[in-house]
Amino acid sequence: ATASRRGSGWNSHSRYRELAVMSDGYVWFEGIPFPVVDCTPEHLRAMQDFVFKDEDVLTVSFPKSGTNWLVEILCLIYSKGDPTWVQSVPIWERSPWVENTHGYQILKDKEGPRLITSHVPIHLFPKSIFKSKTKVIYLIRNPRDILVSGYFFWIISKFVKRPESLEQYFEWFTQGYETLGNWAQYVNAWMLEGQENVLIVSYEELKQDTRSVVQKICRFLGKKLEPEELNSLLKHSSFQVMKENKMSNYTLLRGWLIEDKNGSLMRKGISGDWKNHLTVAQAEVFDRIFCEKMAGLPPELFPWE
Ligand SMILES: Nc1ncnc2c1ncn2[C@@H]1O[C@H](COP(=O)(O)O)[C@@H](OP(=O)(O)O)[C@H]1O
Ligand SMILES: CCc1ccc(OS(=O)(=O)O)cc1
Repeated sequence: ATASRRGSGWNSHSRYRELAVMSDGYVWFEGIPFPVVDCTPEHLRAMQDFVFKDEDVLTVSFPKSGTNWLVEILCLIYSKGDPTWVQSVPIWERSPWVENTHGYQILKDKEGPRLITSHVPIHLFPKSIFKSKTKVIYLIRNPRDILVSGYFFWIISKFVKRPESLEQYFEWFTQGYETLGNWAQYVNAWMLEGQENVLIVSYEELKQDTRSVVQKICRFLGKKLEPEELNSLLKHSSFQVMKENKMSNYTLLRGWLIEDKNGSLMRKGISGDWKNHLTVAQAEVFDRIFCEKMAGLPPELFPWE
């Protein structure tokens, strides 16, 4: 783990720590708070010149939407269900984040089709995406579950402003003072703008019928998997198997970006956990705010509503 992180450019994180302290827990860029993960305002500016290629596949999501699950699925589609790659290379090197300096370096030098991940809002995205035929998979999730997932992840993380309680985090989230800003604005902008070469996938439909959604993704990407390859993909991207895979579960980050010695990305992996954590009053406030903010989009886009 250490060799993989340090040997390839992850050893200068004191600058990020410094930025975190200076900026109250976030890297601020154009008014948007980014997590302090190998990310600087200078890099976010330089990243604007990143050139997307037609054969690239981009995963875009608001943090805690199930991004790493979708990335694991894409890696296994590209390896035709063979788990060797997902078991030997950290997930952030298989599908690097373009907004991270280390990820950017890997991507810049990579030949052939690239898997790319991003949480960057559309208005700050490298403009080359709009000229390329890059296939974009846009992942959405019930924002109530994003809120709960985020709370439990940020309290064990060292790279964002840490909430003191779920009540406090609820206030931040519903007011839009959250990592990557306002969920509704973020989702609205990506959904209204990015039309061509875009497939919208929800965490909820993935949970409900993973096989069918994977088949839909394969059709979108022009990939074909044999039945045994698909079965292997479903096994190796399952919650239980990903939870044990140290190349995917973020345990490589323990002691560095993750505080808790038992901390992991893989918490519960279910839909609707918000019902176990939000009060009735909080749920009502949430409903009011989000109905208002999502009014411009057809409700059938959101399978959880
Ligand atoms: N294979 C899988 N199946 C279901 N959920 C998964 C999963 N892999 C990751 N997740 C869930 O995706 C969320 C993390 O999202 P992201 O990758 O965008 O950071 C976590 O949600 P929970 O905290 O609700 O369990 C995590 O458990
Ligand atoms: C090290 C890879 C990494 C970790 C966390 C990130 O942010 S978020 O949790 O998805 O918001 C990004 C990259």
